[in-house]
Amino acid sequence: MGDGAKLSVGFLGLGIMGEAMARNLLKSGLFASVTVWNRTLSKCQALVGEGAKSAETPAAVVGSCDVTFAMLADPDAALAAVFGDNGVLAGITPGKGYVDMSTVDEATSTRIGEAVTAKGGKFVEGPVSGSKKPAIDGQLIIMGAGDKELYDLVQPAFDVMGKKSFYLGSTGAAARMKLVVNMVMGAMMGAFCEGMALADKAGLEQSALLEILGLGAMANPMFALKGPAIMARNYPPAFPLKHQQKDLRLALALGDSLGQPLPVAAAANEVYKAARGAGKGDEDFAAVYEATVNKK
Ligand SMILES: NC(=O)C1=CN([C@@H]2O[C@H](COP(=O)(O)OP(=O)(O)OC[C@H]3O[C@@H](n4cnc5c(N)ncnc54)[C@H](OP(=O)(O)O)[C@@H]3O)[C@@H](O)[C@H]2O)C=CC1
Ligand SMILES: O=CCCC(=O)O
Repeated sequence: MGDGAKLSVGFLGLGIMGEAMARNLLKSGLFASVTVWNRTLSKCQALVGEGAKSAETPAAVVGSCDVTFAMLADPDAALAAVFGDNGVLAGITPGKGYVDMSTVDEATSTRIGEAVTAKGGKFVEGPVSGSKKPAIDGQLIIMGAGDKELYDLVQPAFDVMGKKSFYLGSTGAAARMKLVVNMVMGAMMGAFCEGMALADKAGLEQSALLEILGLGAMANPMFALKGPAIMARNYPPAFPLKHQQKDLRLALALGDSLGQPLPVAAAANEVYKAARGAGKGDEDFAAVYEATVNKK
């Protein structure tokens, strides 16, 4: 690995993000091969049709690749892919790289990193900012931490998947940074939805609120992107609400462990929990609006 020959790369997890990211690796032509795996194996078919290989287990992917990337739902999924039967660990041999780009907490990432390195492998965590469209466009923002040699080795892959990557230090730093970023995002979206609900109740046009917000210091792409979906009350998933609530839960646990008060995020988390409880978990996180609307 790293001797100038093209790397063979693997990808575990072909959800909203993973499929687009793996497709960009494949389309780049930079890699000797791209081998994919997904728990629901049928989801590999589209990429296989475009030239990827597929394998039946994470171990088989890792066994046949120099470096394997993963983009999995949550800590349970990330741990299952590594420690489960025929998981990543069963395929790791000295020198192989594993790059987990899922949004998880530091404890999960550390446990995975220690297990991979105990078998002679190298580990990087690489959670991302940016949603479905930036994933398709190769415009993600990648937060990396862990083995610096592996981070440098996979820079071309990060350049294909993202517009900028940051090396933040030892394993755990990127997991923590990603949770802070998504805590801010979740709270912002909660406040925005309350504003949209209040505007409506107060007899104001939500489109006018959007325009006014967009012209001032609070202008941001998220309000501009999600505002129309909220007005239409239609939330096709780009970032599923269940993942945003997971990220708030993990950020609050980080705050707890450090004694950092997070009252705004805690309140936002309750609204996402209510939306999740109302069956909105698989819709886009903008569906948190539905939990802010007073139905009376
Ligand atoms: N969507 C977004 O905008 C963004 C998401 N993220 C993060 O990226 C990760 C993936 O997100 P996204 O693609 O949206 O999620 P999806 O829900 O679309 O995909 C989740 C993936 O995880 C797999 N999975 C779930 N549970 C398990 C398990 N127990 N064992 C093995 N595989 C499992 C799913 O497999 P199967 O198909 O079989 O269900 C699927 O491949 C999450 O951590 C999310 O927080 C980060 C930035 C943006
Ligand atoms: O974790 C998801 C982040 C979504 C985004 O950055 O738009």
